[in-house]
Amino acid sequence: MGWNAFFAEHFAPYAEQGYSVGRITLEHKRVYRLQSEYGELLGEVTGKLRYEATGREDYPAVGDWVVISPRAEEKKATIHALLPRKSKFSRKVAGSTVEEQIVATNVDTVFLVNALNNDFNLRRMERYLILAWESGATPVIVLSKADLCDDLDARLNEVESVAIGVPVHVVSAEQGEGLEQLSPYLGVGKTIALLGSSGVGKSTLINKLSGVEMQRVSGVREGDDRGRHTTTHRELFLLPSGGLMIDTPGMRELQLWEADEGFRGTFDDIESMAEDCRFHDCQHLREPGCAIQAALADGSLDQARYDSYRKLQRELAHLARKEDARLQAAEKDKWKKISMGQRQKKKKV
Ligand SMILES: Nc1nc2c(ncn2[C@@H]2O[C@H](COP(=O)(O)OP(=O)(O)OP(=O)(O)O)[C@@H](O)[C@H]2O)c(=O)[nH]1
Ligand SMILES: [Zn+2]
Repeated sequence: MGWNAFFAEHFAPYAEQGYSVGRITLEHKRVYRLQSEYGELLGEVTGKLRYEATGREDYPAVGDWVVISPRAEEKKATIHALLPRKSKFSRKVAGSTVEEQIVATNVDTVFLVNALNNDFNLRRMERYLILAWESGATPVIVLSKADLCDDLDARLNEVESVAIGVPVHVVSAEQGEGLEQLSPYLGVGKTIALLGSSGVGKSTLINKLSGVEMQRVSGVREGDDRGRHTTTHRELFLLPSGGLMIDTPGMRELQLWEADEGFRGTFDDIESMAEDCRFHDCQHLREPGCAIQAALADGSLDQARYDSYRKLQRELAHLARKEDARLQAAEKDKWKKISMGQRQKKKKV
């Protein structure tokens, strides 16, 4: 299931106390399905964990290793704690609420899936890249539906200009082409997450990689009475290769979550260009000696990419301001809880 020395080290003190461990494979309204040495169990977090949680981050997510006490006969478990995460892929919840949504954790490689038909969108790819770099997992771009594309070279050039240094693989899941390029990422104990908008072919790809109908592909989904045919939950499952795959629901609205490093990683070309501006605090507007303006003028920096850089930068700054306000409120709340708890204790005495 992807267990390794990192998790073993952090689990050791719990093992001494007789706890077991499991990995979250599915999350549904704060009930978790997990795999353990006792097989598949349904887990719920302890009241203590809930009480001490200050935000989404403190609750389990798909991919997490959790410390449990199993009740094997009932197929249930109590979740006491989370082991530290090696990587964490987050986005902002949809809508206007400023809240983190953890898409997947402990992921080694993220496949950023983009279809080579009308869905192809470089700006969206930049968003995915920011989140991927920020997560701590390694991004890999998978261009799907190659059979629907008649200008592959042009597309590849465009991708390479926004995804500098990121491996790019072209596949057609439906025709079973190019899939062997993905096997190096799917080795025993490796965790892969798939990200991409609805309809880019993620389920088709998963079916091909798993050799069986693991995830229902659009159009043949059972028990969906709303007539919508999309992946609706996140789930981790084992591939025949020994790799672990996390599928994610379609992400039409992919809102960024905090991403300093992810942003720098994605726009490394622009950030290092800006270091050549004459003024350290250059706004790249009308300052003399501005390297960005010069690069835009001579075409070495694409205007659309620069616009996207500015837009995403503003979006992240806006998010950071809102998140600061939320954290301050949460901190206040926590102290209120603590001082109330102390007052109650005093009363009891
Ligand atoms: N032409 C072509 N069509 C494909 C290919 N892969 C998938 N499709 C089709 O694209 C549609 C969407 O595929 P899915 O695999 O359900 O897409 P998805 O990304 O899982 O979508 P969600 O579940 O909504 O996130 C289906 O009709 C597939 O048959 C491909 O390589 N070539
Ligand atoms: Zn400048």
